[in-house]
Amino acid sequence: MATKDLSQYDANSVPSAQNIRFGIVVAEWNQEITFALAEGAINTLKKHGATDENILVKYVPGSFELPLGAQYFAEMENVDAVIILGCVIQGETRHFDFICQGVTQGTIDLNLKYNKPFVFGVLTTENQQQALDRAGGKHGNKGDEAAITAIKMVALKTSFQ
Ligand SMILES: Nc1c(NC[C@H](O)[C@H](O)[C@H](O)CO)[nH]c(=O)[nH]c1=O
Ligand SMILES: CC(=O)[C@@H](O)COP(=O)(O)O
Repeated sequence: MATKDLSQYDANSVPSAQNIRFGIVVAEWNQEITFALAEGAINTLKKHGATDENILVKYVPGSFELPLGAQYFAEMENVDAVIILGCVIQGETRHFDFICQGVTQGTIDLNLKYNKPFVFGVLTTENQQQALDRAGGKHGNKGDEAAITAIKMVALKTSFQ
């Protein structure tokens, strides 16, 4: 099945991010990948009007810690959305499965607990190449996708107010 280019989107469908405050929590594991995701997210947020002072970036050791790092943003910073960025690459054991399950469920729980967007920007790949392909490679950058998602979800919430 063809993989969508994660960086391709209709720019005209994206609201302004000018007045939106973002938290970005980044896993240090596989930082060659995760730092590229963060760069893509930050560049995309700025492309759509976000200001430097409204983009706060924090780091956690690994993807399993991403939900707690994101919760710290919700509890201690006045942010409109949190972008969660990580990269989990399959190893020899089932550890991959449990990390992916943990960060996935944790992210879902945060969205519903805090009634604001916590965007799942975590790559879960079979190997390093698949991750490189989705962190600025041939399949685009998942950080771009996560940034657009954050902007759109904040705008959606605002539309109900
Ligand atoms: N193998 C990967 C990890 N492992 C570390 C865990 O995320 C966690 O930090 C540890 O289990 C302690 O709680 N993390 C990734 O982000 N990516 C991996 O491929
Ligand atoms: C996905 C991971 O947790 C990574 O550390 C792979 O570890 P392992 O080879 O022990 O499964």
